[in-house]
Amino acid sequence: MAITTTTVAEAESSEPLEASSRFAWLRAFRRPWTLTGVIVVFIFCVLAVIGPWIAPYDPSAVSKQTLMPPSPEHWLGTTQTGQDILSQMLYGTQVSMLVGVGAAIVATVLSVLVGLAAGYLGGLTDELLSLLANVFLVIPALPLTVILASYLPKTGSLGIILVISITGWAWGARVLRAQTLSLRKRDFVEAARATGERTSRIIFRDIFPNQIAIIAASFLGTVTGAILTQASLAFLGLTNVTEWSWGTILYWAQVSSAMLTGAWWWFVPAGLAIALLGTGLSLVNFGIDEFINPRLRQAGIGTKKAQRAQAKAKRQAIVKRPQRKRGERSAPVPFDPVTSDVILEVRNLTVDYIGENSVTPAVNDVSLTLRRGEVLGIAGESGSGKSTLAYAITRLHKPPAQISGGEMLYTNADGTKTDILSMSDSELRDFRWEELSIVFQSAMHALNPILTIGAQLDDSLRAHRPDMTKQERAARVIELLGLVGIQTDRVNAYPHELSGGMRQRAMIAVGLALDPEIIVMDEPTTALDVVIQRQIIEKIIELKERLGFSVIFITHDLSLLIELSDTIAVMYAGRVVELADAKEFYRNPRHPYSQGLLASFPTLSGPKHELTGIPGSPPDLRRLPAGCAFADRCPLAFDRCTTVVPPLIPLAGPAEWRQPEAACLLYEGDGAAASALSADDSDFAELEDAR
Ligand SMILES: Nc1ncnc2c1ncn2[C@@H]1O[C@H](COP(=O)(O)OP(=O)(O)OP(=O)(O)O)[C@@H](O)[C@H]1O
Repeated sequence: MAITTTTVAEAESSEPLEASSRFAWLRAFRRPWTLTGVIVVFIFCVLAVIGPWIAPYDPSAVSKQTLMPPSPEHWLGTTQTGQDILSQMLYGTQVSMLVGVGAAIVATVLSVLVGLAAGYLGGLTDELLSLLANVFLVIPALPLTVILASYLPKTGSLGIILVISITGWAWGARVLRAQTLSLRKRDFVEAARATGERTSRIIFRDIFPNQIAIIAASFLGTVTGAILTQASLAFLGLTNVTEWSWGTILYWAQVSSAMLTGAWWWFVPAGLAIALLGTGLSLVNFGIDEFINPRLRQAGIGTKKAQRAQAKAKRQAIVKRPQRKRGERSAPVPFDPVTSDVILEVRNLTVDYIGENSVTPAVNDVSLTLRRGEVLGIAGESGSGKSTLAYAITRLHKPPAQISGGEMLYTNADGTKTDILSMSDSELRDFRWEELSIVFQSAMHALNPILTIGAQLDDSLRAHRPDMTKQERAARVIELLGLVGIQTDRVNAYPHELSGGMRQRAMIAVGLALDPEIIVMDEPTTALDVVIQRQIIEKIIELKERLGFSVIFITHDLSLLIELSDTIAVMYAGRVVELADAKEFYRNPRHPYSQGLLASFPTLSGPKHELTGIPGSPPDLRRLPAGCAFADRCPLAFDRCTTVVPPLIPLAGPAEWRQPEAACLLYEGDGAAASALSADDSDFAELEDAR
């Protein structure tokens, strides 16, 4: 059962953001390079409109001041016949921009119509439209343009717009068709179809907006391309050379041998204008892309910079991680909460999502220990930071997530410790899968659809165990499939040929391939039905006991977690609020939030109790309240809870189990608080039976 109150919280707290999001697009212009691009393009647009009015001379008027370099009278000099080059440039800006924008509009409209219709409608429509696009693609564009331009009567800009758009739409159409093909299979499109939406509405409301970045990029690229093509055609004399454009200026400069006579002022301004406008358009393009694709923001900048700085600072102090030799693995020892040594220690880990205007502390000062052979279950409502924590531990977090502080100490085979944050990319590559592997939630997405299960297992062995022979690898693949309970004759099956449960087993086999010490499992069974879920959990427990690895297991399903885990860490609003032995946690949850969570789930068996849930919803992490984040939902909160952030307080518990800890001010001092909703001992006995 999933507890998803975050959406409610988000809905409740989203008003101020909604208001500001209307103007969110303005943020794209805050970046200096985008702003520079916009200013450059804007100046050219203004010049294109007012150029003819502000031109000091008639661009075609001849004078006696021939071939003059720039002077106060003629700012950009004169031509061989004494025409003013500045005036020609101003008139030319209008024509060049008109051709560029006009051709881009026609080509973009054509490519959107053809690409979206072919991709979405499929069948005969797709075949015919794709054939048309392919015909235009195989014809070399430049000769076609030259031929069309020379056969068209010199109709001026309109003819050139037509020529450029006819030769330039096909590539965009192909890209958009490919995108549409992939989008039409997505769930939101299927859902729109299922609700009976009209095809045109699906295309323009669901598919088109998702391609705006590509369309905008293609439009701006076509503007630049069209201006260049027009300049080339004009330069070759294939346009109306009496119509002033940047291209015709270059044409007249060339036929008058301006280069040979050293009259640089004749051709340099037109060349510069083309280059400058092209740069400006590319910068705007980049800005649009960044805005529409939030993932691009800070990609490779924020996080990587922070990680490198952090890694550099720490590497000086920490010895390089000794490699574990193949097969060098201590025999599995059953987990003991008192005697098992620590394999991973997370200290004061903080992970923030860095937004344009906000920082979301998704993991806030979290400290945890994982011991050899232990299953550490992480529980908490949706949005409490579980996945962020898992991804940070594996260092697979992506921008805008940034590890802002803390340490993650891994105990090497020789007993030394290495901070995972201090590992270089290559060290990290060895570390992941060798020592710590990950089983993702969606096996269908994590497995490569075009490789067989056997090939995928073989790939990870080949990458990490170059000394293994082909036969050894094949034997290991079969062994791994056997371990996770997949029949060995399925070794050549593709992921789509396996059931959901089999795929998840295959993912576990990939995770086990290199015999790691730790496996992080992020909701590995969420998408499966309860019967398969149980089989997988049993398999994980069996393998853990046989092979001795430790597990960090994340799930919404608290009943499952209690059953599987040795230790439970409960997260709320990015912090660990309770850490306890699973049995102790079930018997006597200390934190009021844990009590509420347990009361939201049915007991494993025995008498039914009313599922009460937790009133209210988690706070918006961007605007955490002062004091305990749970205070406004807590039935036991008192004044101090709204001002003091409670630390994890060690509590008394059974000596043979891990000492429980709870981040609640009720346990300050003598820890006299009562646990109002704790389960009774009969439930506990049933849990024991179930385990
Ligand atoms: N890319 C992102 N940008 C900004 N904030 C994010 C991003 N991804 C997650 N968050 C925020 O970080 C917080 C923790 O998210 P996380 O996915 O780690 O929670 P979770 O407990 O794993 O939730 P779930 O169980 O639903 O997966 C949430 O408030 C979420 O809104």
